[in-house]
Amino acid sequence: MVVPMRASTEPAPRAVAGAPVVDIKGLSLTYEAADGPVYALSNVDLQIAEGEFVSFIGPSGCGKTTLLRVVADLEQPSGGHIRVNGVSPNEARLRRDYGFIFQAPALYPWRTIRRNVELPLEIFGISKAERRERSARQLELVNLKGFENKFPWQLSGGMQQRASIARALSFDPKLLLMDEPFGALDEIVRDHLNEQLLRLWDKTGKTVLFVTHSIPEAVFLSTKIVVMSPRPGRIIDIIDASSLGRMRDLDIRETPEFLQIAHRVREGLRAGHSYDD
Ligand SMILES: Nc1ncnc2c1ncn2[C@@H]1O[C@H](COP(=O)(O)OP(=O)(O)OP(=O)(O)O)[C@@H](O)[C@H]1O
Repeated sequence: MVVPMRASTEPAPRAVAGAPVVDIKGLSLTYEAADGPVYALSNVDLQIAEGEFVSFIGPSGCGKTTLLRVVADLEQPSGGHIRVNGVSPNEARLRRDYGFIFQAPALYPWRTIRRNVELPLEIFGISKAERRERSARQLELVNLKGFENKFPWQLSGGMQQRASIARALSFDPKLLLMDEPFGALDEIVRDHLNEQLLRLWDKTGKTVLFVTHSIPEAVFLSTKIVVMSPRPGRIIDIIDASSLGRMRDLDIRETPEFLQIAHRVREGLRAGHSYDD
């Protein structure tokens, strides 16, 4: 799926230096469902600085996807404030400030990998030469050079997800919003993609917001881990994992420091759970 964006080629104004890329204060969101209101988010405060890798973890239905969708201007909050790169989510969307990556790669089977990656650029009338140049660059970044002319069904699930990351990068957005992108993949593929994603993040300096159910994945990837409570989603703990360094290999998961952070995430999840129901 491609998030609608404006065709403007004007450079986006820079956010104020030092200001958070995502600034959320007192945010709440209630869905009006047919059988009554669903309180999805309550009083969420969060600041994310440029270049951070932030994971969101919490029980099913706690509002992780909802929070990402608010940042992406796909849901409107019921209360509170949110700024993305110093502007409203709507303005950020129109400026193409972010790319969204979903759990399913959602590639069009009748288009080659290159033409899938180029689709958002095509929609906005970017010239063929520029499309080629950008898609080649992004596909190289996700290690899919040489697969440009394949169709999605000729690629493994992990490769398809890498293609969808390349597509989200096609406009070179500042922010990557990733909603359980590797949730459907087996553990070995997932480990590999986690390493690749970390390298990509390091190389590009993007700010990443990443939803996951996996504690090891959250700790391995993140500079910051946001632990959320069951519905209505609130932030229980924000854990700084930057002490693990920027570039990590999978062996780090055996270290006492890693295990200590994972333990704190687990404790937060446990504390947030109500065992009364
Ligand atoms: N459009 C909607 N209308 C009504 N309720 C909704 C809507 N979208 C989500 N919800 C409800 O809001 C709550 C939060 O949903 P959300 O998808 O954000 O949770 P989540 O933490 O991402 O869950 P999961 O980990 O299972 O993906 C859930 O109870 C969900 O059923």
